[in-house]
Amino acid sequence: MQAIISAVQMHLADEYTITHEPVTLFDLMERASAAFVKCFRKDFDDRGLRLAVFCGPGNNGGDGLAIARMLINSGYLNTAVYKINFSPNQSEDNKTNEALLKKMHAPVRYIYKAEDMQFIAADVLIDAVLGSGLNKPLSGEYAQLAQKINAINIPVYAVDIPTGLPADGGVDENYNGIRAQKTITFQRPKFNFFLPESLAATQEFEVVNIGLDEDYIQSLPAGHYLLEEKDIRKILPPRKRFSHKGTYGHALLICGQPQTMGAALLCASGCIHAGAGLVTACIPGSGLTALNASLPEAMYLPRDIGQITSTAEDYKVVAIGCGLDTNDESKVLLEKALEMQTQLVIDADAINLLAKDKNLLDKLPPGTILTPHIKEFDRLFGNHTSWHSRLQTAVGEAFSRRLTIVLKNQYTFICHSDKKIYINPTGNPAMAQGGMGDVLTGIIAGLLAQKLSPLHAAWAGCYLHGKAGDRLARNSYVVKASALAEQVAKEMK
Ligand SMILES: NC(=O)C1=CN([C@@H]2O[C@H](COP(=O)(O)OP(=O)(O)OC[C@H]3O[C@@H](n4cnc5c(N)ncnc54)[C@H](OP(=O)(O)O)[C@@H]3O)[C@@H](O)[C@H]2O)[C@@H](O)CC1
Ligand SMILES: [K+]
Repeated sequence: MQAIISAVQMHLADEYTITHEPVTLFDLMERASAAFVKCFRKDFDDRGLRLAVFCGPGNNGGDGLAIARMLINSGYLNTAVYKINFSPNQSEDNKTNEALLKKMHAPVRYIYKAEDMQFIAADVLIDAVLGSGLNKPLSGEYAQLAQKINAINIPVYAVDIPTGLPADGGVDENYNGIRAQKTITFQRPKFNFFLPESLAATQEFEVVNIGLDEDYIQSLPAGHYLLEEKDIRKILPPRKRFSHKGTYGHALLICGQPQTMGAALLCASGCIHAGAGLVTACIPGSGLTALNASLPEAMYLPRDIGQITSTAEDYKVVAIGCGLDTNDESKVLLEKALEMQTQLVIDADAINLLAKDKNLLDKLPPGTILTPHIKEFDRLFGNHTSWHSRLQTAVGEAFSRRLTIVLKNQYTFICHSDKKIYINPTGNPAMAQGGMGDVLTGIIAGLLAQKLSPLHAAWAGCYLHGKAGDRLARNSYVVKASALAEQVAKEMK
């Protein structure tokens, strides 16, 4: 898994690389710029395009100057360079790159005041004004410049980070920086890119490797990690010879109401396809025919509290909440689940019940997994005005209550009692449809039944769920939750 390091740590990584490799900052800037150009050319291969490269005073601007040189050298002859000279500061490598451009007789126009900026006749703009060196919010000339650039209304490609977006620590709700269509970022995605608010700053991002010392980066203490396929492969339980259904655990799913039986069936399907040895659905009797018809592998347990508790020791895991409602009967079911002394996954209406009665929240056994979406999370832990503050709450609650909180989003954040946030990279907007969360709960329960730890079950559950969705979205505008559940078993192979 990749450590998502802060801007300060990224700076340490470039210093470390320079000290331990025969490479200078200028060389690193060359590598970064060449990597940017290679990526840019994949999207824009028409050499006749008119490009405007805006370069600031620091090393981000230095990259911009080198990028302009490389673009001109590779045939983009309509490249205009705008050098932002709002202050006399200029980094050493910025100076070197400016001199190299001038040596080629490339025209460089200077902007001393935002109001000096004339009409820009360009098809694409490259933003190399400010990068990871941003040390305060944009104001004055820089804020005005950003506004003027945004008003041009042509695609903007940002170098490393859009000007005005901090790399970490949250995104201001009144973001006033440059709005990029795409950001080509160096070595690591920046943590703020994973927050929904960053959409104001960049529609998408792509990471390019610039050869910083990976061992050093991975050794840095990071609070955020990005999951990778190899992490998941390592933890999936092998299907061993001589194993049988008892080997892979028994999951009990307390889900559904007569009018929301689909949620229970989807949860059961996720659980079966994630490999649980046995799955019992505790649903209203009116759902039995549908259960037998759609998932003959699943067993049925009536909604009889006596029967549920008498069989408690049979279950490796209990998942509760999908389509459950928050009525009194559901509350009793949740209370019973909390008393069962087994591994729990709490979703949907079971989370809403915890929000209504905080005494129940205090009774969650350590190791419980909660799988809220944003609204359920805020109902439970209070309203938040930003994702940054929501995540801070999630990390604090996960730590103090010894929980794993799977906060669902385009990039799902898995906040664990180790105080770390694990980011799931898989998944896509074609999956934005009812029932997806129910399937995820079932998958996680299925993995817990197979003895994965809560953290590993959350990692693998989220990753496989998103990966199955990504695969299906290749050929489909929208991905159905029931199809996704079936695909999960294939992704695990
Ligand atoms: N990681 C790597 O290995 C590599 C990184 N590389 C590149 O380096 C970039 C980082 O470069 P960097 O550190 O020079 O900072 P950068 O973003 O150019 O800004 C510094 C200037 O901005 C100014 N300034 C800041 N905030 C401001 C504000 N709000 N309003 C106004 N001014 C403000 C600040 O002025 P000061 O406040 O210090 O007076 C200073 O002049 C990085 O994003 C990547 O592109 C690659 O070249 C090579 C490998
Ligand atoms: K930039």
